Amino acid sequence: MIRRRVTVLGSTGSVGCSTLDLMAQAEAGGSGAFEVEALTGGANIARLAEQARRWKPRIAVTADPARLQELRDALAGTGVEAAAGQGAIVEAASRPVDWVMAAIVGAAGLRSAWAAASTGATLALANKESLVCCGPALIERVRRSGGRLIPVDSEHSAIFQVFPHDAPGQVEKLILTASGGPFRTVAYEAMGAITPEQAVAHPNWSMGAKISVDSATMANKGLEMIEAAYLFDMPADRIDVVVHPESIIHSLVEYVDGSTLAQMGPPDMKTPIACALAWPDRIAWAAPKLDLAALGRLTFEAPDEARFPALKLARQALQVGGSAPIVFNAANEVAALAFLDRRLGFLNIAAVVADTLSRVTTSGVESGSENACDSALAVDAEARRIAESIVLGHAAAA
Ligand SMILES: NC(=O)C1=CN([C@@H]2O[C@H](COP(=O)(O)OP(=O)(O)OC[C@H]3O[C@@H](n4cnc5c(N)ncnc54)[C@H](OP(=O)(O)O)[C@@H]3O)[C@@H](O)[C@H]2O)C=CC1
Ligand SMILES: CC(=O)[C@@H](O)[C@H](O)COP(=O)(O)O
Ligand SMILES: [Mn+2]
Repeated sequence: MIRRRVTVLGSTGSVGCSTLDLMAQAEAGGSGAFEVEALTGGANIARLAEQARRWKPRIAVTADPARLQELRDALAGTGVEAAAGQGAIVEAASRPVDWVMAAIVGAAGLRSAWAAASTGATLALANKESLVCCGPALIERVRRSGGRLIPVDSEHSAIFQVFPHDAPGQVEKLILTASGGPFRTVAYEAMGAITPEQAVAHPNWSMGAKISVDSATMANKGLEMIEAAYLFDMPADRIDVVVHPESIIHSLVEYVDGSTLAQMGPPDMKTPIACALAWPDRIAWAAPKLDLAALGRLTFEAPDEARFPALKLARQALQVGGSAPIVFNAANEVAALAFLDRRLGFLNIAAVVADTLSRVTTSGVESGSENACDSALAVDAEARRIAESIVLGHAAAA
């Protein structure tokens, strides 16, 4: 049985809900026992209050200061403290616990992940954007605090599980699998008319809206390439992407002797979350299991970088280095949200990213320093400002 005192940042989202659901299943099955220090959410006050009533955290925090009274009312009589605002989220993330799930979406999750990274807790990191913005410094901060960073993104969890951590020199290559998203087989000519509803309908995974759009453009795989480079200290030219539409093999590590090790499983985020929660142990829950005979075959193909240019842009940003990945991420966030708001066409998402990368002067980043988070957020703000102006230009031209 594993026992953990935990905080869940972004508890009301897809990964946050899966985390709490997994914890409930583990408790019911007798394989885990959890106390919750803090839960944080954004706009979904009803869900945050329901979670707080169930888990009795010391504190529940909404990102929106204007919703504090609503949260207080919803928590009346529960004994759970209510708080609001980004500062309160960072304070919650700084509290000493065994394990923190960082599952806020976007660069908005960086400050709290950064705060949790200095507590000595195990940092279960779903929020890939914080790694893309601040990877080396964040990893170093966790190491110096005596904590451990465990990736939750399914591909990186897969690599983490088959990576030779004591002998990284044995690795030739990392191979990230990509589902190809909902438009894998759609002709370029038809892609301009893609709607947000079509884009968020991922073929294999049930996820939040932003990451679903990223999967549809394959910017998600670009972010994951950068994430893998930082997590496993691997250069861009030793990270391949292969399209695997079934999402059964979650990624692979190719060794120097020709062996390739893969991690497999049905596409359910509770499995990588369980891995991060119990590592180096394993925790039992009602996990769906693979039935290879029923599956029959697994298929693979090369990614089409002409229809999905975000992949190439991310690789270039990684190769340029310095602040380029932060600019890639910021522009992509702005463009994906503008697409979801129907202010930008699907094909213009990558165009905005390319244009922003060409207009923002990239610089070195203060990796390993106390200022790395502030510096990254300054680059992020500047890139967002430029990306927003490019989005406006597209809207005016439409
Ligand atoms: N979903 C998945 O299967 C996977 C997700 N990831 C990564 O995990 C992270 C979370 O993804 P996902 O769960 O899908 O996202 P969701 O959109 O479902 O959830 C995001 C969470 O962040 C909260 N939130 C949103 N904006 C802010 C803000 N400005 N400040 C503080 N909190 C905020 C939301 O609150 P509220 O909803 O209350 O507004 C919610 O709790 C992302 O980085 C994603 O890339 C990685 C692999 C798989
Ligand atoms: C579940 C998860 O980790 C997502 O990042 C998922 O991988 C998205 O799938 P694709 O980006 O491969 O379509
Ligand atoms: Mn992933």
